[in-house]
Amino acid sequence: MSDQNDQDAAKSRLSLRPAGRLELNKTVDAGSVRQSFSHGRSKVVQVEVVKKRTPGAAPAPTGGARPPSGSPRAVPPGSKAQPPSRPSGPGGRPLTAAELATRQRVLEEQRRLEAQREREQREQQALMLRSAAEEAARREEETRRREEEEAQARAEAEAEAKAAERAAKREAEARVAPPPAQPAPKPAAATPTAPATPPAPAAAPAETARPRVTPLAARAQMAPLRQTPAPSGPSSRLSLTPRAREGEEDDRRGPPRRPGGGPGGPAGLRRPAGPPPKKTPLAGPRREGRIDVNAALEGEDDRSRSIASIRRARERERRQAELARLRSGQERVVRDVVIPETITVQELANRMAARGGEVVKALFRMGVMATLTQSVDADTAELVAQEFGHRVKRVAEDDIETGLEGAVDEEGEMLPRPPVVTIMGHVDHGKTSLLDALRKTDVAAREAGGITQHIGAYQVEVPGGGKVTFIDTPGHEAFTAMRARGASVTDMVVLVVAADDGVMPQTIEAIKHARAAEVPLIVAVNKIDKQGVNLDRVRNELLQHEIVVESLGGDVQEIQVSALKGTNLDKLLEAILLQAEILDLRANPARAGEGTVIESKLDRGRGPVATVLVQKGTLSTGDIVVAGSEWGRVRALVDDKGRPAKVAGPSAPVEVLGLSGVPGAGETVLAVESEARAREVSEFRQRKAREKTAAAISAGRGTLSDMLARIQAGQQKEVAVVVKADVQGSAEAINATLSKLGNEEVRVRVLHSAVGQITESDVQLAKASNAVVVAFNVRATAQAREMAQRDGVDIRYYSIIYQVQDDIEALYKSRLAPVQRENFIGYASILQVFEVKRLGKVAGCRVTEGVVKRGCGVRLIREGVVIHEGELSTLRRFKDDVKEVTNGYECGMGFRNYDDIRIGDQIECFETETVAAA
Ligand SMILES: Nc1nc2c(ncn2[C@@H]2O[C@H](COP(=O)(O)OP(=O)(O)OP(=O)(O)O)[C@@H](O)[C@H]2O)c(=O)[nH]1
Repeated sequence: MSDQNDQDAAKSRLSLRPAGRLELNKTVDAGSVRQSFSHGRSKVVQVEVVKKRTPGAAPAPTGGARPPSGSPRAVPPGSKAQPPSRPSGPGGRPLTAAELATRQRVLEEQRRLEAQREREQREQQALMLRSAAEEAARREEETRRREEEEAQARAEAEAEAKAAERAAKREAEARVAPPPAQPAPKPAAATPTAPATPPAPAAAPAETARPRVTPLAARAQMAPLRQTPAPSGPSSRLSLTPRAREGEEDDRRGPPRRPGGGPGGPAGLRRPAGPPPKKTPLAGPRREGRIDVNAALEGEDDRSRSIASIRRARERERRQAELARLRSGQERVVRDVVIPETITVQELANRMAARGGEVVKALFRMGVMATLTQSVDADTAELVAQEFGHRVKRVAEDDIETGLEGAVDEEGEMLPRPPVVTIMGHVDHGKTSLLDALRKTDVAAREAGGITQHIGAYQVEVPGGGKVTFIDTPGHEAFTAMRARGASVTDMVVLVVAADDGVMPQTIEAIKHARAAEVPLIVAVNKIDKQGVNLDRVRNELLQHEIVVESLGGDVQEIQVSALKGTNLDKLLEAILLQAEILDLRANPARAGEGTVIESKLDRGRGPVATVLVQKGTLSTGDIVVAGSEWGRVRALVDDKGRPAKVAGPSAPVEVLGLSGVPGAGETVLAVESEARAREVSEFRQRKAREKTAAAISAGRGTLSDMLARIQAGQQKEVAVVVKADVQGSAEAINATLSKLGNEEVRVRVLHSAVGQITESDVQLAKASNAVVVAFNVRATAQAREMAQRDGVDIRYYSIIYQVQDDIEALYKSRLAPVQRENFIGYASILQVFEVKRLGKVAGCRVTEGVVKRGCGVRLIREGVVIHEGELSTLRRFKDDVKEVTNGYECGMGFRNYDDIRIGDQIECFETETVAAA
């Protein structure tokens, strides 16, 4: 009976295992078995063998294992019988068999674990691959969808706005009538709290009304539906697992599933060929789109919210806010946005009256990553402005400066203004002495007891009333450039001519500058206190340069002064005021200030300081000004006497503090309406300056390489110089001095000249162009010094302009190619011609002048014409080779590689030496 039971049990167990599919080792008594089925599916079954064989029992051919009664068995239907794992040993040792069984179980367990690990690894790889592919596809899809949505969103917003308007109108028209039926609820309103039953057909119109948002709505509605057929509790989660596992198995078999499933792919295997099943809420728990396997494994079968969906939500919010604004009657402001060729993001935002962040976001959406301070081009800016719904007005680069100088003053607004005078003249004729003497006449300074400070210009209050502004130009020739500029801001020139010296070169130059600037001259004949001066000589000399003084019947005022003694200074001031009256100098003080930078410097404590001569209007503290390529809000104004001032009217010299940098002397200063405008102009000018510098540097590089070639060829050299000075005037003076140096062989080129200490960029420039850095009353920063030392850049420090000149002159001379100088040493005339073996023709000569030396250079002159130039190879006296033969002696001379010599020819002998270029 028990045998019968055993056989029954064996049969039922054997029936579990399909032939050829069994993976269980025959020796296995217990454990789990993975069975493989068609289409790659697999299944794990538990197998247990709990049997004790009796000794001597013959093994049955198809299994004779007898399980103990009552032991549980996994008996999957369809499985086949398995033969017993092994025959029992004689004597029936239950302990050994148990041990064996345990060991086998352990072994089997290990194999199983290993197989599982492998499977997990493969799954992991498949997952990663699929996730990457899915992510790429998702992004692509999102971008496309976002673009579509943005377009549609705008259309919707407009439609909604119109609908709202219509509704409002209807409401207003028929207030007494019952309110119209509410529009169909938006699909977005369909929340997961929808009933967990199949949706009523009434839900369909809502979806058709908003086809675009169907996926969201459908998901929201389908979520409960999917749960409906699944049993609640843990089994609902488990119900997904086999399917997910199937997917995993699929992944192992083939490439990652493409969205939608390709033909022959796993999706194709699951789904029969033909039209896909219609996606309806009743279609069961089938997922939409792709499944996140992790989520599927964890039972979260709904997709997480995508970034695109968040964006859409935000966009919707924005539209709703806009709609609300429209309903509340607020009109959207459409502005005219002026867009130059480049504009910073912040500035663009300012012009659109939008938040900077919004503009950055808009740019980001367009694929432009820019911060607030970065500039974008006009095309990009235009797109952004259009997206914000503004009208765009494009302007060209040069348009930026249009209208900067303001309107032309009306005649009625003009008031008399003090004349601006420049004193010019030859060196040592007494310009500085005269300026000092005139300064001392200043009533205001005397009253204030203050000391007039040097700011490049000062104003004198004339005892009899009225004011005169003097441009305080230094007197050396090197300052010609400054004077030339001074003449352009000046109303008249006082030409100082020393009575004892008369008209000198720089006097003539000054006359030319005054003429070029079309300003009248007043001649101040100085040093009349000196004994024996001849005024007529001065007048006549002036006449030669078409300056006809009043005493000679001309219209040029002539005042005889003595700066030293202070003679006739009042007369000079009177003459100036008279000339001013003739010129009818007037300006409108009631307009925005406008002037010219006379001098500028970088003050250690006060920052950039510009001495400005106001020419039009009034400059006030707090004004926003553009000074050349710099700009700033005027922090403080300091007058020529060092006193703080609130305002500076026409013809007033004043120090301006608060600029962003040191403007160049001669640059115009303009008060503008806003910071934005100032910044725009300043940026434009700086950009232009940078372009110019870059061009100069590249030109410098080109010239450097050319220069190197020329140096090698011994043709031309160049001394490149970078000038840094404490004040603009000095920088210009050095420029003027240096540009005069050089000759056709070597020239001096000033690459860059500026105010301020030497920075790393200066050293870099000098290094790039093999230049010398000239530091005039300034020093290098520690970093620049270090860099110069490292890169071998020569920085030379000076405090006297003449020294700069001498030094650079010596430098360029040192770079001149050494000169081969020829020194004549003697003449000889040929008396006879001999033929000598091995030497060829030898001339019997007499030295007629100087000396003839062996190896010296010779020229053979026949009838006054040089017919050969070469070297002397032989010099003999009698039969001996000698080093030299002096005048009056006879000698034999042979030429190297030349023997066409005749009686009566002259031989010119010379030596060459290499000397440094002069
Ligand atoms: N006797 C006499 N000497 C004068 C007079 N004015 C100036 N000097 C002298 O002339 C010399 C030159 O005077 P400056 O005022 O330095 O002349 P400058 O034209 O400014 O010279 P630079 O600055 O070198 O161009 C000085 O020694 C003065 O003392 C004057 O009216 N009479």
